[in-house]
Amino acid sequence: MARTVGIVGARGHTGAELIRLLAAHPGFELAAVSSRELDGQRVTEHVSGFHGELRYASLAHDELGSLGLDAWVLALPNGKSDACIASLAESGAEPVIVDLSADHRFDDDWYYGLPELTRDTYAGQRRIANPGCYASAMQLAVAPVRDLVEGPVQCFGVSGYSGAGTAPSDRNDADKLRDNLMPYALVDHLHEREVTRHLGTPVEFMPHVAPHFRGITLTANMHLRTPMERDAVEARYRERYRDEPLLRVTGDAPWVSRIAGHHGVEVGGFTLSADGRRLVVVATLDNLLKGAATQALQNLNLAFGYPEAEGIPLD
Ligand SMILES: NC(=O)C1=CN([C@@H]2O[C@H](COP(=O)(O)OP(=O)(O)OC[C@H]3O[C@@H](n4cnc5c(N)ncnc54)[C@H](OP(=O)(O)O)[C@@H]3O)[C@@H](O)[C@H]2O)C=CC1
Ligand SMILES: CC(=O)N[C@@H](CCC(=O)OP(=O)(O)O)C(=O)O
Repeated sequence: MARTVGIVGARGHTGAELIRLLAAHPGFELAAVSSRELDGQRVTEHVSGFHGELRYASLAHDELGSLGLDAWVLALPNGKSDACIASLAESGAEPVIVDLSADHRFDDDWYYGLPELTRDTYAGQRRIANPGCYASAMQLAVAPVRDLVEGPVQCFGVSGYSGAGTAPSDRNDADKLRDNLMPYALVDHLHEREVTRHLGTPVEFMPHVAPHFRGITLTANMHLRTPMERDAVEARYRERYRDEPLLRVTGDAPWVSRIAGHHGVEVGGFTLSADGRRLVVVATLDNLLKGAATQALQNLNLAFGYPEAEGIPLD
C-alpha cells in the first residue's frame, strides 16, 4: 500500500519539484499540498507534467495531524517549520518529517540526511533534516580527501537564482542579476557552519548568485598534508563514489549548464599545483533537485524502506 505524503510550502520552487517526484513514485501517494497563495487552485495549473485532480489547500498548522498522513515534507522558509512540527506532535500524530529548511541541521535529535555520506548513521529516526544545496555540493566535493586536508577548505560557490526562493530579493531580481554575478554572505554563511559541523573540517565559503535559474557550481580549494598526484586523487573519488547512482566522477571540470534538470551530482576537474600540495575540485548539482527535492525523496525512501533511488530518474 502506498504511503501518504503531504507537502507544506508546496507553491515554492522546491515544492514543485517534490510534487513531480512524489506523484510519479510508485510507493507514495501525494495526499496534500499546502499553499496559502494557491489555496483551491489545481496543481495541474502550476506544475507542468502533473496530472490529476489534486488542489492546493491552505492548511492551518493544527489541521496537519488530523489528516493522518504517513509523512510530511516541510518546504518552508527558514524559521517556519517549528510551528508545524509542534502542531503535529500535539495532535499525537507521528509522521516522518523531512525538513528542507536549515532549522534542524544543527539538531542532534534529527537525522542529517545526506545519504551518500550519512546513510550508515540512519537508525529509524522519523525527523530528518535535509542538507542545504551548497552544503551538499561542498561535502560531496571534499569528503573523499577529507582525511588528507590540512587547514580550512576554501569554497567558491555560484548558484542559480532559484536558490533564493520566490520571496522577492536582490538575489532573485532578474534586472539586478542581468550580466551580473552577485556576491553575498561572504563570511559566516549558514552553509559554512553546516559543512564545518557535518564534515568535521573547517570550510570557508564565498557564495554568489548568477543570472541562470537553476544549478550550483562549487569550486573547492584544499591544502593537502602530503603531496598527491592527479591520478591518485581521481582514483580516490572514483572508488569512494563507485556504487553511488547519483554521483558521477568526471575527468574534466563539470559545467553547471549540464547539470540543470538532472538529479545527480558531478564531481571532477581535479587539478593539483606543481608541488602536489594544493588540490582544486569542482562539483555541480541542481539546487532544486539533489540540493533539495531529490535528496528529500532519497530520505523518504530510506525512512520507508524503499530502495534509496526509487522514483528518481537516473540519467
Ligand atoms: N531553492 C533552493 O534551491 C533550496 C531551498 N532550500 C530550502 O527549502 C525551503 C523552501 O525553499 P524554496 O522552495 O526555494 O522556497 P520558496 O520561497 O520558493 O517557497 C516557500 C514556500 O513556503 C510558503 N511560505 C512562504 N512564507 C511562509 C510563511 N511565512 N508561512 C508559511 N508558509 C510560507 C510559500 O507558499 P504560500 O506563501 O503560498 O503559503 C511557498 O510555498 C527553504 O527553507 C529553503 O531554504 C533548500 C535547498 C535548496
Ligand atoms: C542564491 C541563494 O540565496 N541561495 C540560498 C541557498 C539556498 C537555500 O535555500 O538555502 P538552504 O539550502 O540552506 O536551505 C542562500 O544562500 O541562502
